[in-house]
Amino acid sequence: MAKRIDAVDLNVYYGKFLAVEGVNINIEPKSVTAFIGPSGCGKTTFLRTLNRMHEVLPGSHVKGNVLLDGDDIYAPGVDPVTIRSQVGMVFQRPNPFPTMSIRDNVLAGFKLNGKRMSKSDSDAVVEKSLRGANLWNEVKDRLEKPGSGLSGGQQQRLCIARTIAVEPAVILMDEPCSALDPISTLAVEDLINELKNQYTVVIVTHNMQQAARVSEKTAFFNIAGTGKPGKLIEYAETSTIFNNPSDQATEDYVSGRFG
Ligand SMILES: Nc1ncnc2c1ncn2[C@@H]1O[C@H](COP(=O)(O)OP(=O)(O)OP(=O)(O)O)[C@@H](O)[C@H]1O
Repeated sequence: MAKRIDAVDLNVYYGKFLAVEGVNINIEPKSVTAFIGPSGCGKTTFLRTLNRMHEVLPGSHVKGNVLLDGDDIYAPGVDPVTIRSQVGMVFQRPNPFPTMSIRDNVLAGFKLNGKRMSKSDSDAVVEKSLRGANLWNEVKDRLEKPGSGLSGGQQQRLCIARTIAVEPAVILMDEPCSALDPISTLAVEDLINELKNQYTVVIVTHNMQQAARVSEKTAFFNIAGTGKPGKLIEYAETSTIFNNPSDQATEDYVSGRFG
């Protein structure tokens, strides 16, 4: 079931370095939200705080709160592994397990969690997830073949199938199309459009046409200069951000004047 995300006064640090400062944002369930902004403004850093992936780097930490349907994911006693199963992530480069079959790639999340399943249950999960990722028809006759034998776009949809197999509430995507050709990009964008019927989707993208095509809301991040923290400058309906932003920096960025 899709969940809402609220970040409240969130600061993100790498050691002592404040990389992102004071983010307040409310992300609605069953919607696609795009994060845009120039390189280094903290889009990826902030995205990774939404499922505690940020903490994987030693010294990295946050101040403030991230609420998943009202529950603070950073509260004492909350297991980051549980959070990551509810808030899945798709990365820039498709990263299927290369030697694993397509089928086992889809089931990888269950295997990592040590969950046992009957053959009929796992068959059902594999079919449902691959259908959900718009990949079933292309791979149904070669489920036992390695995931690395697929095209880049198919591999990325396989990674999305792997993410949705464990039924997350939220899917975070960090430039999911940047390594894909235009046809594969369209296939993944179509899929994103469908995913929002069931999930909360957040996507970091450098491609403004993509943000305009796939998202309902857009958050523009910016940075005042090297060594300064990134900040959320403006967050609104995507059409407003692109056609009638209230901040001059947003206007300059979306019209291609910088970044
Ligand atoms: N592992 C790290 N250790 C220290 N600083 C980091 C680390 N990763 C990123 N940073 C710094 O944090 C700031 C934000 O980086 P981040 O990668 O989140 O920006 P971004 O907006 O996603 O950039 P891009 O669009 O280029 O991917 C930058 O100043 C960057 O140098």
